[in-house]
Amino acid sequence: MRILVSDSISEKGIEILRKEGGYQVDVKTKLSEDELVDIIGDYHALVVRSQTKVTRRIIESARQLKIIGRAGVGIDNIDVDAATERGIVVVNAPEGNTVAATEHTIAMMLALARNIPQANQLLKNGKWERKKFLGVELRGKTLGIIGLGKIGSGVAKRAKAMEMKVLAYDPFISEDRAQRLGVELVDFDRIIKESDFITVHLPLTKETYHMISWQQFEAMKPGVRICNVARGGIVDEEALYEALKSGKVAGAAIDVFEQEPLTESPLFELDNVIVTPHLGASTEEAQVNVAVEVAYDIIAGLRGEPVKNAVNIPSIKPELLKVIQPYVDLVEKLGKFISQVSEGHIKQVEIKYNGEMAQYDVTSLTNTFLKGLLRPVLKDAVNYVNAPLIAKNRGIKVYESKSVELEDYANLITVKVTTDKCEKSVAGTLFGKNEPRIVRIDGYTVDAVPEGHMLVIPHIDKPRIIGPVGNLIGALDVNIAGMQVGRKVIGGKAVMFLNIDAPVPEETLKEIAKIDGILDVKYVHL
Ligand SMILES: NC(=O)c1ccc[n+]([C@@H]2O[C@H](COP(=O)([O-])OP(=O)(O)OC[C@H]3O[C@@H](n4cnc5c(N)ncnc54)[C@H](O)[C@@H]3O)[C@@H](O)[C@H]2O)c1
Ligand SMILES: O=C(O)[C@H](O)COP(=O)(O)O
Repeated sequence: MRILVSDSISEKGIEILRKEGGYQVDVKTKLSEDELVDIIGDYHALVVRSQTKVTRRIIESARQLKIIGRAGVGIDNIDVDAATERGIVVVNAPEGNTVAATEHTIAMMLALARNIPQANQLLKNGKWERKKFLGVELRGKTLGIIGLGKIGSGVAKRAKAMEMKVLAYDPFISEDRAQRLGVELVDFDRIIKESDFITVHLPLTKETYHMISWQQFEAMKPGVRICNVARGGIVDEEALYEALKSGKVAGAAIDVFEQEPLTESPLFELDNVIVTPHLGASTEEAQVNVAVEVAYDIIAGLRGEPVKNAVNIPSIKPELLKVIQPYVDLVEKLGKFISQVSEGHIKQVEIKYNGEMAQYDVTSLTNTFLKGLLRPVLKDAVNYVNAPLIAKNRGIKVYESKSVELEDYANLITVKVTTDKCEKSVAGTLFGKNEPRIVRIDGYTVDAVPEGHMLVIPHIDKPRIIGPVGNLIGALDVNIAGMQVGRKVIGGKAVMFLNIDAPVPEETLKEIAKIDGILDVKYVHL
């Protein structure tokens, strides 16, 4: 397996990929999109920071790519939708650089308040200038934080220590959490109107693009100072420039830009602007943290093991993994099984978890079930990353439900498929040493091993059914390894489940279907 690292990351991460993963790692930075398109087909994993733009074109040229690792937080440089469609896992390192970005924000705020970069530059140019650089104190000032996530919270804590009044706007954060941070949770307008300093700590999305623009600058307090250590594009650079020029905004500290790298900008010409070239995460510690974190997820992803920080599939914490891991094989088999016994176009699937496992997040199991369901038709084009998306695109409604109530077993997973022609349900559980068993087919109780070649034969419960079926299979010289019959009432409908040692040709299936009392015959291969 080959890994391409296309932005510079800490050697520690590369060492882990080479030594612990045993992979060939090529570090090739500053590649153009065309260059990446040319070489990406040779790689199984790609590691980037924010500089490489992982476009749809690159992703569509990546024949063997299984995982993209972002050694950092922001994934706005990766076309995650394109990756998901192709079944490529995207992972990031969401916490490794939080402190670095938090401290950089505080450093920028202090530097802005006290004109440190400007004074430094002048003195080094031989000018002892004191009058020009009259700063302001942070103590007693109102700081407005937009986005109270990991970095926003870190900034809040430090700002409180500097005796600032902290307001925050984040519709996804609870009042309780804000209170614990000593922060007043307010609406966006209040932040804009009342703050002396405004700092943004949000992802760049359609909603946050130009969230601070002409109208917001207009509504701000005169003399406000702005910090952006999150993402270029959240603050409208053109509107900011005008607000700075007009004096409405007293200063701005900017680490990130709409276009990067950027070496020329009208903003750079203003004395009241201080800038850094996207250095928020650039500490020794943060770079080691993110590279190591992403390296381990890349190894896990390439080995087909659950990853910790997936962006486009549910991440599985180790404690959850212990609970659900044994069921992964079972749900995939249930998916493949029910897909092969159902006829027609699938409209709806239901998956129900009964028992202890209902307490846990089982999304990854549901995705694995969907992968199993779609696999017989779509083969390798479907995996557990793109299965939910493919199901959605095909108009399949997916319902997941959980109940801690026991249904005969400590844990039971029941799947039901509704097509335009039929409705099928199958339930499975684990026996002994985590051995998958199908225990119900369309409501009939069985104890069937979902493995290899199988025949599922609904029939009328009456004599001279099992014998003729056995004869036809025997005539093929195919061994019957196991047989189960499930029935509800004597003489009513029943289902026969056979484990056989080899496939059964279509003609024999037709012969079996002709036996008096046989209602249907399905050959299933897992
Ligand atoms: N400059 C750098 O080098 C650097 C370093 C690290 C992170 N970052 C960037 O900082 C940003 C924040 O990172 P984080 O780790 O704190 O992320 P986070 O996910 O922990 O926090 C983001 C917060 O934004 C909130 N949010 C999302 N949309 C919102 C909206 N429309 N309005 C208000 N709040 C909204 C979320 O609820 C969340 O609490 C990201 O864009 C990340 O890429 C930059
Ligand atoms: O989102 C992030 O993690 C930061 O913006 C850091 O980006 P970088 O890895 O390119 O420094």
